[in-house]
Amino acid sequence: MRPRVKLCGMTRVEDVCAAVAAGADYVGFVLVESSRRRVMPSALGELVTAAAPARAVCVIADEPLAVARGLAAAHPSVILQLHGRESAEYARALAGDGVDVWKAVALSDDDDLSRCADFPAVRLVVDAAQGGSGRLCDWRLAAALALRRPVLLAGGIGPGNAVAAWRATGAWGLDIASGVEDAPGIKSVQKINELMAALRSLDKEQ
Ligand SMILES: O=C(O)c1ccccc1NCC(=O)[C@H](O)[C@H](O)COP(=O)(O)O
Repeated sequence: MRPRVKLCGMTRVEDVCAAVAAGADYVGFVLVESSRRRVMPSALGELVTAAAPARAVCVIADEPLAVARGLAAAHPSVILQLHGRESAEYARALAGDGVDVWKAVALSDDDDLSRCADFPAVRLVVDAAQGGSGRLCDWRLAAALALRRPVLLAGGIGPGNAVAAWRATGAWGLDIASGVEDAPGIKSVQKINELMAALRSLDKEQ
């Protein structure tokens, strides 16, 4: 069975619709100020609505807890992906409100792996040091973490290496931004379809 797919960094309703039509399981919106894919909170409603039946994931980094809570209250169906240096307590507070929390982690060595293995989040997203950079993360460390809990693998994945990324790590899901873009925040329907076709080929395997 193919891994779950999150297509991230959407800024346009038409791209969200293309991702959902192609079979994406999750659609991501980046609210991080420094991101070239930044979506303003005021634009989220329309994008989140367009994402159904895929689940919307809002990516935030080092926001005050009140801001994260406000976002979750305004859009109760979304997953919050914490992409900064948020603490376990921060994540637990959101989970206590009933929010599904994902946490992005960058792994440089086995110590990083031990440190984040028990982080209180529904899923860990193993990414390169900088989100949305198109750079690969360490697949060996990602595979080791994937043996301990379900993870999404992110960083530099696209139609040409998605199947290899999954085979190398056994990741529960793949998280892709720049690999299916024409420009930051502008998705390519052709690349989305190529990616999903490559991953669907895994469904034929036993
Ligand atoms: O995508 C961004 O611009 C971004 C900026 C700052 C923090 C996180 C960001 N993206 C989060 C994601 O979940 C991306 O899908 C993930 O980093 C993979 O990106 P890419 O290497 O471009 O596939």
